[in-house]
Amino acid sequence: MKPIKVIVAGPRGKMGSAALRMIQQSDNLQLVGCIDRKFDGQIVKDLDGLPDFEAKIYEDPEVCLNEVEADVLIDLTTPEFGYKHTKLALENGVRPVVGTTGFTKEQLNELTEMAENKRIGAVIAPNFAIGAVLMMQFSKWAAKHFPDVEIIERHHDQKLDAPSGTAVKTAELIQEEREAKHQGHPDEKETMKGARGADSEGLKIHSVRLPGLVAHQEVMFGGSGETLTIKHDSINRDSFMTGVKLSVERVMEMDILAYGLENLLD
Ligand SMILES: NC(=O)c1ccc[n+]([C@@H]2O[C@H](COP(=O)([O-])OP(=O)(O)OC[C@H]3O[C@@H](n4cnc5c(N)ncnc54)[C@H](O)[C@@H]3O)[C@@H](O)[C@H]2O)c1
Ligand SMILES: O=C(O)C1=N[C@H](C(=O)O)CCC1
Repeated sequence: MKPIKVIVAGPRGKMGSAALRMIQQSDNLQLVGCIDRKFDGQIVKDLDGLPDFEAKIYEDPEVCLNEVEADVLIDLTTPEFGYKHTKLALENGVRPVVGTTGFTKEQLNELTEMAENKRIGAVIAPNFAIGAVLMMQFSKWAAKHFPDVEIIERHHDQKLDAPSGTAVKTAELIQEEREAKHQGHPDEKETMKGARGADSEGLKIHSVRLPGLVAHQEVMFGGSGETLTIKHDSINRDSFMTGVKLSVERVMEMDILAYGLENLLD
């Protein structure tokens, strides 16, 4: 079997470097290039702390996609550049596997349409951890029985987007089961702005950012005389790599964009 040829955008980041280690440990994946905002023309193995790969680094994603023959682009960068890279990959016939969060609904719709028109596989997963996908699915199920729900997501303090992609996706899944519903007292007033969190069709989302955290979420449901809390913790970035690898393998057989890893799981 020929290995799947992969470009990684964001190779020096927390997730990108974990993805490089995952590729190094996989016998069916081959790193063929990297996109970084620095170190144009350098070789991955010559950069401090990165694994022993001969692949070249490109600052210009267009040059990378023109020069390098690749099957898949893994993007783990920032919302602004992640969107640009995903679009460019689709335009160049390279399947994007995107972990970068913070895309708008309009951007997601546009990318979904592009993949469909070009009949090319793509995966955009707000959370690649299997446990997080189960937490979201269990929450969707619970919302059928408990329409009163709030989300508390906690992440490290270097995160750019709030609420997290996982919290946004969880709210969307819950909204497939429940009608929009104002929660709390009808006359409730915030005496300090933001005290009740962000509002998604009445569902409140609270974002905590602190050093020491990785990625955590609690979905709290309240009913008559009882509460139910569904909780997931990623305690390190290896938690995401099973999902990244699975997506790279599965995207090779797909011809549409999947938003969420649950679409790839049995
Ligand atoms: N889907 C998931 O399971 C999951 C898990 C963790 C993080 N994330 C998301 O992945 C993204 C990266 O997270 P992180 O913790 O690794 O962040 P990070 O800040 O550690 O890494 C981001 C990297 O992107 C690079 N970068 C920035 N602009 C770039 C550009 N124009 N071209 C190429 N590279 C560029 C930076 O140099 C940096 O190395 C974030 O959007 C985060 O929310 C998703
Ligand atoms: O570290 C991050 O940033 C993470 N972002 C994702 C999100 O926004 O949901 C998933 C978990 C880690």
